[in-house]
Amino acid sequence: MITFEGAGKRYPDGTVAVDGLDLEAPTGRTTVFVGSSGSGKTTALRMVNRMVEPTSGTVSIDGQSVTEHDPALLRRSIGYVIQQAGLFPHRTVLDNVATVPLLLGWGRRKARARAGELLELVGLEAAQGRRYPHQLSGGQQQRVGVARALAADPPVLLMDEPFSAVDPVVRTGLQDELIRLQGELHKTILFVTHDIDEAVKLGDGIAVFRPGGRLAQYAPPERLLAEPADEFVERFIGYDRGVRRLSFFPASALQLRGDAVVDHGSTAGEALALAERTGEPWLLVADGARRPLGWISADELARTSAGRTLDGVELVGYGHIFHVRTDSLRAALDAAVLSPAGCAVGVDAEGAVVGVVSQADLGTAIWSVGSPDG
Ligand SMILES: Nc1ncnc2c1ncn2[C@@H]1O[C@H](COP(=O)(O)OP(=O)(O)OP(=O)(O)O)[C@@H](O)[C@H]1O
Repeated sequence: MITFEGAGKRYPDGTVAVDGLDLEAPTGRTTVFVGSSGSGKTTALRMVNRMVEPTSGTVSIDGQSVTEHDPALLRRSIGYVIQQAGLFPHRTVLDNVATVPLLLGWGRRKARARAGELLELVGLEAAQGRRYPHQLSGGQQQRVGVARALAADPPVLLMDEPFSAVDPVVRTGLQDELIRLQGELHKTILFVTHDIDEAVKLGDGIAVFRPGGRLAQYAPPERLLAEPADEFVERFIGYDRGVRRLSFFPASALQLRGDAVVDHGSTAGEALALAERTGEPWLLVADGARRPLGWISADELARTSAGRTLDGVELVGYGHIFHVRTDSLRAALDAAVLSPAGCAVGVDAEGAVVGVVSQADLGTAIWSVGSPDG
């Protein structure tokens, strides 16, 4: 556990970067520091590895103050990842990752073998280990930065806006990768970001910092979104917090309708009869493996000759789908809002349709999980 007790930093020019921070970051969990620019997140983070010395209070790891450790040795025992990776440009990727093990006296062969394993762990190929950092993409460099921080298997990982210099798609991939790694490694992670979505996705606990280096709120993401402590936090997390909060409710609780799904081998006449029986204005057409093909409206079916099978009829794209077992109500809502038929398509792990849910039925389900302020 990392403990800040009244930890503060006042610079000689009078700037208070961090003001009396009290916070416990639990072992094996990810604690995210968010807040506006200049609110003291980086300063607080760097107190842990003594890149910044507090001017008041203490920071300790598992009950031992960090000041009891030699700073250089302390830093070797704490992984540190920064924006744009901070790799050594004149060393190969493999040697970058092997840096700390070498400093710890592991010997070249063992250090490189470990570096090779880590590159694989973060999803890079062995051949990329022989390249220099500038020969990799931004996202790949960030992966190397993570591998380097993990090289000596430190129990604590400090990550300072590690993914903010890459595009949103790469960033999402890196976040997913970190979640996967953390599921295996259970490090005690402190993670600084500006991005509340990133914080909600990655954090077991979120500390919101306000200007002046003060802690505005520290809570698990669900609670932060449901009960922001004050107007500053509410504004910071954004007014769409009600929708964000739906990320914490599983889509598996939804009642899906299977009777709005029709096989592509059916005729237009059979499909129209189904639409009339169920009162559904749209039917989802699926193939023999129940994979979605597209939507067809009851009106269109009425215009199509009754004997024609649906595999020869033009369909409306089915849009986004959601995964019934793993996605949240937020993903289902998003799929329904974007759907041309106003219905979200739920699929299983194989991509086969489980059923569909209308915007109206989603509204009822959202109502039943409680109002955002509940
Ligand atoms: N060496 C220094 N001397 C004086 N003031 C400093 C020094 N280093 C940082 N500060 C100030 O301390 C405050 C906190 O800075 P810090 O970098 O911790 O904020 P941050 O929340 O991480 O910001 P950002 O999100 O922009 O990176 C800022 O007002 C900054 O200008």
